[in-house]
Amino acid sequence: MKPKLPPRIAVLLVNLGTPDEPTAPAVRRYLKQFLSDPRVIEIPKFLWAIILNLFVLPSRPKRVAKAYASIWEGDSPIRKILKSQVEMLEPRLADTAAPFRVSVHPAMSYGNPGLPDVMDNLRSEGVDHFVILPLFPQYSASSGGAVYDALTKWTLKQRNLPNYTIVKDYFAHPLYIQALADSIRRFQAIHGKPEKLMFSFHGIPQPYADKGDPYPKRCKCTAAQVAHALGLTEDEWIISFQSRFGKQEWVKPYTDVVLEEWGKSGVRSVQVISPAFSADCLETLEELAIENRENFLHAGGQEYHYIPALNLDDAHIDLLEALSAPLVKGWAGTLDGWA
Ligand SMILES: C=CC1=C(C)c2cc3[nH]c(cc4nc(cc5[nH]c(cc1n2)c(C)c5CCC(=O)O)C(CCC(=O)O)=C4C)c(C)c3C=C
Ligand SMILES: [Fe+2]
Ligand SMILES: [Fe+2]
Repeated sequence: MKPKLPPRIAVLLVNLGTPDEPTAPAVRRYLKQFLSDPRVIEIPKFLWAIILNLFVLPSRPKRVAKAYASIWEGDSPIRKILKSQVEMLEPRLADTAAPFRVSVHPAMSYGNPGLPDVMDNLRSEGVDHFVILPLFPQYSASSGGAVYDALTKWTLKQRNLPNYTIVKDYFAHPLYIQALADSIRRFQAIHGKPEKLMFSFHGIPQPYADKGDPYPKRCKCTAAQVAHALGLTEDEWIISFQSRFGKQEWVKPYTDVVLEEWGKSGVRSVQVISPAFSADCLETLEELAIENRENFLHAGGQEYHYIPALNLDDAHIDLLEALSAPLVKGWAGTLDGWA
């Protein structure tokens, strides 16, 4: 009999998703999948299907495709960065569970590479142990919750289930706070200190928070810890929320409104960081770095800088390693090698 290969452990880095190309048909496909998820849109299914198909999908993709085209780098930045994060993390984990083989893979909740396809492929290659790390530092039902759902839906179709562990989030992990504080310090060593530092998080609708989504509290905790690490006083920083979609009220204060008020009231210089994004994407490269910059300068502001996401910073990969390595080792401890 041929000796068996040692068991494989796969780590999946999961981000939100993105279209395949910056064209209206590709954006329509992506938005249809994303915005049909009841975790993302909590309007009754039938009513939302009408709004989505009659009002959102006929017009929004064309406009959003243009925005994607303005930031596209041969691929969508969020997918490009995710793949590089995977490449940087894999060698760090390769030897953590010898003789078991450890590999790292990209996956996304919507679009490609989709989480169920990634799980299918790895299962067919013999992977029996998964560590799932959603790259949403602050859990929300609409982001991390959707990853739990995708996994659950996938498991419903399997007879021989694998082992898996999922990391809920890491909004106050010391290495995350330190990585953010260090990236701000590095940025300010080049560009100087602004009058105001803005922590602009992707928002969620206010009713989601009212029903118990812990996301806004987690964002406040992250921002307060980073501000404390930097020794900022209360009037030197603010937390705000961006990326509003639809007509309902979202969590406040709104990033664009604050920037406009600041511009009008004589605030001269602003730096904006967006800690909810583990990779730069449409919401940072276009909405923050271009749109909101114009809003602030137009309202009277003088200097506006966007501080990049943690992306491929070594300190970020250290954090991803610290989050995943103990879980990889944990699985290795439960295996009996070649059996
Ligand atoms: C009700 C709608 C939305 C909720 C709730 C929501 C939560 C949420 N989203 C992210 C992260 C990302 N969102 C991105 C884009 C994006 N988000 C929404 C809507 C909601 N998001 C839309 C419609 C879009 C697409 C662009 C548009 O049409 O305006 C992205 C960028 C993806 C990319 O391709 O670059 C990210 C990342 C989080 C973390 C979150 C909950 C906290
Ligand atoms: Fe979003
Ligand atoms: Fe946006």
